[in-house]
Amino acid sequence: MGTVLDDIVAGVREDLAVREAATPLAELKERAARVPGAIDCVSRLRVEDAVTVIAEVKRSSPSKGALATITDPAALAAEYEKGGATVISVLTEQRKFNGSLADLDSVRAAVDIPVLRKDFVVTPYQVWEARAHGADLVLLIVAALEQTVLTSLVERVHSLGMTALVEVHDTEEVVRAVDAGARVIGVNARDLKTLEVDRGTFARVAPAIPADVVKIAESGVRGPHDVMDYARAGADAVLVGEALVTDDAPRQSVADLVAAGAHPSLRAVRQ
Ligand SMILES: O=C(O)c1ccccc1NCC(=O)[C@H](O)[C@H](O)COP(=O)(O)O
Repeated sequence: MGTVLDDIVAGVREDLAVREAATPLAELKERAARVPGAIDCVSRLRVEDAVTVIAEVKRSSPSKGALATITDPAALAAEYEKGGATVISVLTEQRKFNGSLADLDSVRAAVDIPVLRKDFVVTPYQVWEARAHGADLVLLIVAALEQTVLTSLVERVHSLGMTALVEVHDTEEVVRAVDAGARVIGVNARDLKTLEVDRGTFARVAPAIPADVVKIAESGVRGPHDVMDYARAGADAVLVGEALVTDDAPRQSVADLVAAGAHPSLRAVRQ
């Protein structure tokens, strides 16, 4: 039996085959040429004296099932932006996360800040799709990709002006991410085989990430105290989904996370 990740990727490949049959790559490339250029994300994610916040539009997840209905992803993203989010992450995977490229389109049209296509990207076609739908960043999960494929996808993302957020779970995967040319690495606290969240993962793995690479702590942020813990462990940014989509006041919650990330007590540890 395969892992949860294998299962998700198998479903993604089936859905992808349907889209590829409907929209030839040449047409996607024409669309990509018509959308505004991607926003540079590296300089926005790593700022002096603060941890930045990536706020996620996430309806469901394999670990928790349905989280939030989110009938208007654009409105939610606009609230996140007003709260001070640096990037909006949009889950576009359909089967397990109930997301779509239409969600990406709505969010792209609603905000001025960078947008991340959060999916299980395994082919160049999906990278072109991300660009054609206005994404500035694309998630690439090391555990889902052979090294040559990972390297070529990172190159493809960067060649289209976007930024690859390369996700790792351990120090071996950090080596693979760096070898593949990652400029931004996310350490996911959620084990994609067991779905267990271990907030200590970032502190164990981050020291292996080179100083010039942006470090993102992904998953498991429940509130401001977790942002401060990740900041003390060296995170440049945090990626937050569940805690925001299940909150009645997402704008204020993002603002609280942003304030925690800029707390004066963190200055000494971040120098
Ligand atoms: O969220 C899941 O259950 C999940 C399961 C399998 C693969 C990926 C999964 N989540 C994707 C993410 O990385 C999170 O949505 C993101 O880091 C935010 O996490 P959280 O704040 O804990 O919702």
